[in-house]
Amino acid sequence: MTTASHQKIAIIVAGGSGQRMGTSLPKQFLELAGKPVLQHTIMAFYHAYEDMRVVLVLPDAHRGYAEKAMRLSEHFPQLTVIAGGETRFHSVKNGLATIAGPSVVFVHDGVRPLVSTALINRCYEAALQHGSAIPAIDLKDSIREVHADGNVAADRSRFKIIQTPQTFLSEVLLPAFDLPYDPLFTDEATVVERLGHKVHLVAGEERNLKITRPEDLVIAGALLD
Ligand SMILES: Nc1ccn([C@@H]2O[C@H](COP(=O)(O)OP(=O)(O)OP(=O)(O)O)[C@@H](O)[C@H]2O)c(=O)n1
Ligand SMILES: C[C@](O)(CO)[C@H](O)COP(=O)(O)O
Repeated sequence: MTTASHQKIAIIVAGGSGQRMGTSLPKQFLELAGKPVLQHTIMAFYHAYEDMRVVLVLPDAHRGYAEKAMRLSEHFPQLTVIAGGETRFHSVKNGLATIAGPSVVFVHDGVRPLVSTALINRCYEAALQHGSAIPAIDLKDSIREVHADGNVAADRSRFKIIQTPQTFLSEVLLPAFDLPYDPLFTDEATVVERLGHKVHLVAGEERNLKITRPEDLVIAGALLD
């Protein structure tokens, strides 16, 4: 497999409505250290590689708002904006439809604004070598498996917490997204695995948190201070 000609494409998915955050404006547009969360995320990818192409997936209902409030064409003239879908899987699929030709594809949550250049570089290098790169971190709490009739302790060293950017050669990722949707598809690794591929884990980062609930925005703000 030749990878010299592969272009770099970041699909930043921001098509969700942020139910768990509970704000009327979806969390990706909330302010974090003076800028919308999503603006930090987009900038992280442009900073990582000069030749990065970014595809931004936005909720249809907030596309006009985002383009105006974030002055997208002024700040990011090269950005491609497309509409999101019903679930994260469908939003990713819409983003992937813009890809033509061999690429290294980074799929990243718009609400992980603290992703570092080092992590993006690590994912790129590992995806070139292994076909996929999935950032993972260790659990720091004890865990239990809950059954209908009770619960039992589980060995946490057997599990990892999974982050984004989940990074793949397009030859691996694109065919997987032709599979029919399954609610178990919570990330790209799950979809690719369903097609029979093994995915390669790389070291994620504790600070690459996903802004999900109100306290996550407070923590992200403190980490940026
Ligand atoms: N239909 C969807 C649903 C989610 N996402 C994106 O996937 C990322 C991770 O999802 P999550 O944190 O679950 O965001 P929401 O779906 O917006 O949040 P919630 O589940 O609380 O409603 C977010 O950047 C979100 O915008 C998306 O692009 N399209
Ligand atoms: C892709 C992801 O961020 C990896 O941890 C996560 O699976 C997204 O899950 P959510 O259900 O959309 O919050």
